[in-house]
Amino acid sequence: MKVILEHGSFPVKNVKINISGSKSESNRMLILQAQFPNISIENLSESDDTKVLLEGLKTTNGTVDVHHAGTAMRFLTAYFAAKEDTEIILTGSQRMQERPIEILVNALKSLGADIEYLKNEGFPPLKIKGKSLQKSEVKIKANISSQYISALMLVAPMFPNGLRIYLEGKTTSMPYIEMTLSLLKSIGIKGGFSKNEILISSKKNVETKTLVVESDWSSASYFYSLLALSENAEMTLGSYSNKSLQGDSALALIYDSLGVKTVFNTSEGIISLSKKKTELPDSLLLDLSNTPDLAQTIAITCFGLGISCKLTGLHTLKIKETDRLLALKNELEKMGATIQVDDDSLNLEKATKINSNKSIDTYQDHRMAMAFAPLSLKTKLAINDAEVVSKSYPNFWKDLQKVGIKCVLENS
Ligand SMILES: O=C(O)C1=C[C@@H](OP(=O)(O)O)[C@@H](O)[C@H](O)C1
Ligand SMILES: C=C(OP(=O)(O)O)C(=O)O
Repeated sequence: MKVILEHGSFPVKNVKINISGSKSESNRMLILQAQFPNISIENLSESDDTKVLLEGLKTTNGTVDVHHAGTAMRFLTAYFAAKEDTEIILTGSQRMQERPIEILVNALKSLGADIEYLKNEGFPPLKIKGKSLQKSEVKIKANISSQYISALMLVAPMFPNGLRIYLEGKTTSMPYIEMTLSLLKSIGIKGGFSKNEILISSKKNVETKTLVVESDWSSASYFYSLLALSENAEMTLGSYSNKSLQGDSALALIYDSLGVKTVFNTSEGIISLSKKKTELPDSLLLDLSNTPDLAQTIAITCFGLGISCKLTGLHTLKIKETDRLLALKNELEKMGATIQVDDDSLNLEKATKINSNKSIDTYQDHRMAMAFAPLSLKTKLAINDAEVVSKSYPNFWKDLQKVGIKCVLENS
């Protein structure tokens, strides 16, 4: 499916968009709920990534296919490895079979896990024979993906003596590790994080509790981008808090310098966004190692605003849904940008033109589709394979129409 986008009647007045729960929080809570069934969850993410995890958790013997979901792959590897009486083949899409998992598998094997590679060494699919893991200390490289660390933390309560995790190298995507720790603590599991050491206690039962998922901040980024690229607009997004567990809530501060004002209404659990008159910086310089999922949105906003940017801390982008640095370079160049990328950074020059009537390829990456969509305020463009958005935000195109962007769907 292709979506052709035009400015349409944007901005619709008094529009409120309800974004479903954070997929990162949801997927952590589901792994915890599988261990402690008296936990209930509200505002669960509607994303494909959450649906596949939920389905996977119902399986004790057989094949689980997580498609493109990185967190589901990593969290379930640890979960099944530590769960007695399970025998699982854990697999995913072609791209998932190219996303490395050796660091996590080695850590689990050093704890006694029984995991075999079924195709290529270091990559899914995996054959996992679950058993009770008795050791209590593990070392893991922390500079490739924080998901490996969160995966170990989430199953640590199942270990008889808990787990002490030593992090090696510079830790990346840190807020996601902090989110995992906060959620464990919120259900009464003791844990701590100091320097390069994480300690999580063992736990058999927790008190009955309802966990409420805050809406997804990464999904909110596309509305921030729309606002930044608009002449004058406002909208409300729910449900958000000013005490978020999600690192991507840094959006509010980042987009403040790009002309978007955020007001938190804590009693109603909403944020009101509005375009403010502000002098834009000539150039934006940001280290995104704590918020890698915002890189595409920010680069494209800067392109649309005609300002240059240098984004660093992007070393994890190459092993996500696609090589995001290459995908961004290809598609931004199609739109008329001058951009250089290397393994860790992206350098975008001030745009002198924005090409019209281009079709953006999405590389099976939801964020490529959603990050380019706000450019429709500047020019007419089309997004190829637009259904990819369901990985994190199935209602994205509907919500975009609600705010007034004209979206014409074409079967391709
Ligand atoms: O733990 C999580 O929920 C996530 C961690 C991040 O991955 P990395 O740690 O691999 O950067 C992020 O990009 C991903 O979308 C979700
Ligand atoms: C990188 C992402 O997800 P995952 O790694 O969980 O597939 C994402 O949603 O941008």
